[in-house]
Amino acid sequence: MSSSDFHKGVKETGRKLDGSGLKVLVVHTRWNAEIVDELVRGSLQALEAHGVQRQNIVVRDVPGAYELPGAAQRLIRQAQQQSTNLVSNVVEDLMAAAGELAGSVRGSAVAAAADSAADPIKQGPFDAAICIGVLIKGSTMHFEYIADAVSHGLMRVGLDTGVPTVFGVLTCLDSDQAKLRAGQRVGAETGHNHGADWGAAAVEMALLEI
Ligand SMILES: Nc1c(NC[C@H](O)[C@H](O)[C@H](O)CO)[nH]c(=O)[nH]c1=O
Ligand SMILES: CC(=O)[C@@H](O)COP(=O)(O)O
Repeated sequence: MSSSDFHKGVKETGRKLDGSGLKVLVVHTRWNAEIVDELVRGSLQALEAHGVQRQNIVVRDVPGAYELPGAAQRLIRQAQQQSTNLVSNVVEDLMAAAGELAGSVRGSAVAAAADSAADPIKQGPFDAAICIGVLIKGSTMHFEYIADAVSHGLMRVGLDTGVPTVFGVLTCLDSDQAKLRAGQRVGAETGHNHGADWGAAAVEMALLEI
């Protein structure tokens, strides 16, 4: 593989990816923030280029890559629980509204029930999550242990929650490798922002169906 090859993005799927109805979580680290922020920008641009509405993208930050799996699981579960609560609240509101309607009183209870049901995307569960960080090898084995734990941890989050969880963690031997993969220039070379691939992958996996 030539030195420029690995900077190319993922081949387009060819399928139309309409992300307009999706709710996406982006969790990123504050470690190596200069590079991570570029990766986040690339992911957000890709999500919006595939139709995801900005108000349906939730962005949270954590200290480092080791915190990504726990944070993603916690936030995904919170959204799932919030969604469950919303459904039960709407059912209760509709029952009350039906009662009021039966007493020939229209309006507030029905409208309130309709309103709370009309905003499911903001209240609903996440359709995909992107977890973004940059690990750069130091002089100890710390890098290897974190990289192994985070990659397995994020795989588990996706499988356990059923929410496609994109592995957006660069595991680099030096900062130049990370900068190139965040689309930055190093010397005469300009890299490819892998965040763009992660945003597209999140939409594709959220829409995957039989
Ligand atoms: N060295 C890097 C770290 N280390 C910090 C850990 O991720 C974690 O925050 C700490 O061990 C407390 O639990 N994190 C990165 O994201 N990138 C690094 O290069
Ligand atoms: C990925 C890391 O934790 C690493 O940057 C820490 O550096 P060191 O191994 O020199 O402590």
